[in-house]
Amino acid sequence: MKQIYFIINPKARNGYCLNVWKKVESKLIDDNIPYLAFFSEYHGHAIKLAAQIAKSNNEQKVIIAVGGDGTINEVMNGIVKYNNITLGFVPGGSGNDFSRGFHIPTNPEEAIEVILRHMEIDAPLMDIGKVTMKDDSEHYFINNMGAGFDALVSYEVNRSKMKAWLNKLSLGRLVYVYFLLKKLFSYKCSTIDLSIDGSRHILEQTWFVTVSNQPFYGGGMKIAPEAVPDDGLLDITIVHNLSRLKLLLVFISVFWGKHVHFKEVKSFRGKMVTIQSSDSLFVHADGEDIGFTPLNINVQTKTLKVLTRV
Ligand SMILES: Nc1ncnc2c1ncn2[C@@H]1O[C@H](COP(=O)(O)OP(=O)(O)OP(=O)(O)O)[C@@H](O)[C@H]1O
Repeated sequence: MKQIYFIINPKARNGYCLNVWKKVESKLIDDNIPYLAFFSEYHGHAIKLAAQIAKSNNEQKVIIAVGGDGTINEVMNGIVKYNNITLGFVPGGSGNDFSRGFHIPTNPEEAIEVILRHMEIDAPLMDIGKVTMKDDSEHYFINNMGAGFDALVSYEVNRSKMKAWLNKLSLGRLVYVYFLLKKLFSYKCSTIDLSIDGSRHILEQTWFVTVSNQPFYGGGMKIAPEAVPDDGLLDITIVHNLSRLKLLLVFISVFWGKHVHFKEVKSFRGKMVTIQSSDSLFVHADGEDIGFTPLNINVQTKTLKVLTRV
């Protein structure tokens, strides 16, 4: 049996993740399953923990992230250079788009059961996206990345104190709506110069560009309804040339994936994307702030072993 490691974010969903971990832990104890558990102590710590586990020896291991999309993003960034790791996820965060996109149950006991059941069979290889910034630093994403208005909203949310108390009331997602409305009336749209597999698209008055590996985004919005995480392609969505009020209409329709029918929403597919913009835009990867445009994105086809039901 492969050695199982858990990396738990005790702060995910304002500490609720620890309750999730307790449920997982008691299942492991009941079933006599040996494991090692590590807790992330600060932002970025899970990257280091995951890399240390991966490089300690060449044996095949399973690392299971327990937290939200930020936690899985960190663990994935820690293991991406090693080929002896299979990645698993128990949802314990407020967003959990990874579990939606990779068909992992939201219930932690069910999630761990699926993971344990799939552990001894060869996990399927999934695509991931690699973002290369202007200073050549690299960041990987498994769900999506975005530049523009959505990344600004995510930047504000990540720094807000309001998120903690809304999470306590299980209303964590409202904080996104709050900052969306707050920034909506002051945001200045930009001209985007986008290159997708060598084809150039100049898009004026752009609100945001997202590049997706799987359909879900921002805690359940179906931003890229057709995205498939192992097809070797990234799905690109651009929202541009529309009024602030119509943006709200598009925002509501995203929950059902119906935004793609608006003429102001453009969809593309590709393997290599370059984003340049008239203004420097905020950028996120899986909801984590990573810097500003310009940047390049490449799909890394079937790169990561993931315990999933996809
Ligand atoms: N011990 C810690 N103290 C503070 N922050 C931490 C700690 N461990 C991890 N983090 C950070 O917590 C952030 C949020 O993690 P994660 O996304 O998993 O949880 P979340 O509550 O679901 O948040 P989100 O709503 O962004 O999905 C990440 O940026 C991560 O780096």
